[in-house]
Amino acid sequence: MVKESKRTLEFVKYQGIGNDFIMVNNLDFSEPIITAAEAVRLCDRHLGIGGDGVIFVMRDGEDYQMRIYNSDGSEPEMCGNGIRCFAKYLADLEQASAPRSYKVLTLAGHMILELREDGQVCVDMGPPILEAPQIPTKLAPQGEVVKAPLDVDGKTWLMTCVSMGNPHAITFGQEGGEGLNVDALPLEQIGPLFEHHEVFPARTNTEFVEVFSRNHLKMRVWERGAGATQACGTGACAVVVAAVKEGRAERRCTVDLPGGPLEIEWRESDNHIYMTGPAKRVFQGTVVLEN
Ligand SMILES: N[C@@H](CCC[C@H](N)C(=O)O)C(=O)O
Repeated sequence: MVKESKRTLEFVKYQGIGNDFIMVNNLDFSEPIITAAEAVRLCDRHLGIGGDGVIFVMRDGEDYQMRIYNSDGSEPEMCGNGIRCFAKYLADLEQASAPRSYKVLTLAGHMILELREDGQVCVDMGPPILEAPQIPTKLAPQGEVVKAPLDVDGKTWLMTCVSMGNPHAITFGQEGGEGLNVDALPLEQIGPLFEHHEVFPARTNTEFVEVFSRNHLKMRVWERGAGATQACGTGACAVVVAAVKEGRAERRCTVDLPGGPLEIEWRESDNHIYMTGPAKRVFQGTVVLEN
């Protein structure tokens, strides 16, 4: 008779405007302590804990490192809502009070996280990447990809591409069309067609944007590796950059997402993007990892 061995994992669940993550204390190890396949099971909303991803809290010398698996097990370079959760996780772990700042290494470089007294987290997300070949798309061989036509679902969409370390394709609508009513979009149907389109060799996150004013945008997102989520922090940053590039908005915007608003500033003085929003602890527990 084979005796089943049961590995368990302690976790804490956090969310940033509804983008939810299973946070794992990985401080004593230099590689994630669970596999991508285990992360997929844990993210399942019926069979696991449920989440848009699993985030590993790791050391980087005196500072910290963030690694993340999407809910499909792929590993993205960066996660904006996740990194605000990361700041809250560290502050809870250290029982530190605000103001407090952290330097965190990601696969997209170092980010500076400021935990503010009002409970919000402001992240210096660094500069956006706008030029091919650094942005992973075949939509333009060189230079910036701004309002490039892309055929999806029998329609021609105008796409602007921005990398925040991870790839984003942003659209404000179709060629010759009106502005978008994002609530009316069949996101589950069209989202995968953008994500897996041949022009995006690394797949893509896709943002559909409605413009309320030059400082107020609304977006829905289809995330690479996670589908339709309540929010995407890197996506909101990329949307403001795209809106500025297309002449639709100013550099400081409130971006409404299904899970709530984020404040985004693309600062002229240093070319960095600053994202401000909340992050909250939801629950903690121990889960059995199947063998
Ligand atoms: N929700 C995140 C982005 C997570 C990674 C993304 N799905 C990708 O694969 O690039 C955010 O808040 O930025």
